This record gives sequence, structure tokens and C-alpha cells, in this order.
Amino acid sequence: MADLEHLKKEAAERAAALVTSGMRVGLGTGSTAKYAIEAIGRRFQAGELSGVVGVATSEASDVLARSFGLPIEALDPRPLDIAIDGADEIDPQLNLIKGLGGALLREKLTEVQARRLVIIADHTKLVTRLGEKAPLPVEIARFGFLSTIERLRALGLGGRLRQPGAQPYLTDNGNYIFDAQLPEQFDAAALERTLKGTLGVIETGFFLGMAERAFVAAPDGVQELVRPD
Ligand SMILES: O=C[C@H](O)[C@H](O)[C@H](O)COP(=O)(O)O
Repeated sequence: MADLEHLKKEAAERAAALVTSGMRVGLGTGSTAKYAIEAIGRRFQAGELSGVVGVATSEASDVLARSFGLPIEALDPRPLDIAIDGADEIDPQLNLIKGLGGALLREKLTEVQARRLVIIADHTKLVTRLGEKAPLPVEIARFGFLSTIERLRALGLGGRLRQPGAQPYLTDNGNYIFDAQLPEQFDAAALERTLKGTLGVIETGFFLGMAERAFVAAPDGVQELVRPD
């Protein structure tokens, strides 16, 4: 297994160990969250966990969890005991950028209801400020998307519509994603409010003040970071 994959798995297994019988668990999306779902699935199959219910943040995570026989429910207003997910960037306050895998809307809807959001990542995801390495994914409506992109550009945001092939990338919710380049200096909370007030924007990949802790794996071990008060 490539080094980074090994690190992702290590971090994921630390978080999966926090799941106990009877919990309702938010299941994240992406290459790191996949290892957490597999670890929870294996514990479930071994009879170590019972009465666990998952809420999946993407079609892919839903399929993976069900392949282990894990019961999956739709999101409803009840709180989740824990949610475990990866991230694209993690700042020192555990503010996050998420959504490079396209699952930001379902992730935010799910994880905002979690009593604990636990992030798992390899050390390359740590940044001193959000936007240092990754763009900010912004989910936008398909209808009138060019007009929405103009509104985003008018806010001073660079970036581009996510388009891996001939067609734009389509989220599980049937929307498009604009990957915005963040300026060097900005107030994330203020930008989040502005974006949420912009016609055509459905959700952003800012996850501010949501993560309780993060397991971040590096070659010299797994660091457990807790959100500062
Ligand atoms: O939309 C995708 C999610 O926000 C992922 O959790 C994020 O992109 C990190 O994914 P990975 O673990 O594959 O780097």
C-alpha cells in the first residue's frame, strides 16, 4: 500500500474505534472516509458492534456501507452520535475545506447534526490558512449556472467550473461545482455568509467550527488534534 494510503487507513482506524454499539453514525465520503467505513463494517461483521445505524453522505458511501451489511437510514432530524469524515484542508482551529470529492452538501447536512464530528486525514491536509492548497468547492444550481459564476466572479473569486471531461461534474444532488480560488486574506465566516446569500449558490465547502477533533497521520505517528475553545 502506498505510504499515503497507509496513513489514511491508520487515521481512519483511530476514529472508527470511537464507534460503539447502538450509535447512529454519519459516514463520510472520499478515499480516507472509505477506510473508516471499512473498519466499522469489519467490526460490525465480527459481531463487535451491534445496533449501529449509518447515515451515508454519498451514494458511494451508501453502497460501501451496505456491502458490509451495515443498516443505513436516511437523514432525519434526530442527532447523530458521531460523524467521521475526511477533509481537503484543516487549519489550526480545525476549520475545514471539504468537497473536492463532490459530497459537500450531504456531508454538511449530515455532520451539522452530529454530536461529534471527527476528521481523519494524512498530514498533507494540514494548512496554516484555508485556501493555501485547495480551492473552495461551491455547489451551485445547474439552471443559470453561468450567471451564478458571474456573481461569484463579481465577489472577486477566481476559479472554474469543475469539468473533468466533456460535461461538468454532477453532484449526487444533480448540481454543479465551482472550485473557487480564495484570496490570500479573507474572513472565512464573512465569505461563507456572502456566498450563502448569493443567488444560485447551494452550499460551500467551508466547515467552520464543526469538527471536534481530527486524527492526522504522519510517518512518525497519528496526531490527535482537538478544536481549541
Ligand atoms: O467531497 C468529498 C469530501 O469532502 C472528502 O471528505 C474530502 O474531499 C477528502 O477526501 P479524501 O479523503 O479522498 O482526500
